[in-house]
Amino acid sequence: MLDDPTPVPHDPAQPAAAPYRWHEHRNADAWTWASAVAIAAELRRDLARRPRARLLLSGGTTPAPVYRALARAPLDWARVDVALVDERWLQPSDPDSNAWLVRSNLLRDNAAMSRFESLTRPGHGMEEAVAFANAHARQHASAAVLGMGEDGHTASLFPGMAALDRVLASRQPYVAIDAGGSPGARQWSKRISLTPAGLAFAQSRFLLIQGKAKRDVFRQAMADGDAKRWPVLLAMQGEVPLDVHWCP
Ligand SMILES: O=C1O[C@H](COP(=O)(O)O)[C@@H](O)[C@H](O)[C@H]1O
Repeated sequence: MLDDPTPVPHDPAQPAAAPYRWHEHRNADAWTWASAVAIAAELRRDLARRPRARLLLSGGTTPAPVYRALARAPLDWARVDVALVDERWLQPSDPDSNAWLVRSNLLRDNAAMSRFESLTRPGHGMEEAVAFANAHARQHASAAVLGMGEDGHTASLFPGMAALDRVLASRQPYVAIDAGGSPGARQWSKRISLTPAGLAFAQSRFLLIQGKAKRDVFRQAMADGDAKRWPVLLAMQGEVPLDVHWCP
């Protein structure tokens, strides 16, 4: 349930002043509930002092159980705006879209009352979709929930991507992405992604990862320090610490 014990930060590889906090959970259930509790706490905090809260969510294969747990949190969801960190160039009705994942797993139970902004909509081209997203994105967000691929990508920022320099320097919160040639993007090379400038609007950041391979990738990224090789490091730019929730 949502009052599951708070995880104990623990990672022997973590230096004392690291820009991240490592939360290690014994199994997927503990990981699920602890992550959901932590995200709900950020929303609750904002709902107590602002008219609305804003939640930025990733897609992929990892976060679904956390979203289902979060959907049961007793919050005033009618005052929560839910938006995406990134999207494949797919319509929200496509089961491979990140919008589909969020709709099926978060927009249910108590969270069915929240307001969802998809990044793609029928009849709207890429430029229009990005402009629409940017018109809404320059505002405080309570939390950004990020994932990481085994290639070190986060959001839709892939290592070795052709225009990565331009994306990293962009002042726009969202940009169109062409990740052709990046194996981690799989068949969805056309995408829309939050940029580091967009991520800066989030007052808290969560990275949800599972498995030894992703833990090793994260450690390798930290040891190497090159954000172009390991875009997950971009989640640690700025003042806001990154809360990494991991389980085997
Ligand atoms: O393609 C994407 O991948 C990442 C990581 O996904 P996972 O399947 O390894 O959990 C995800 O965070 C991102 O939103 C998605 O578009």
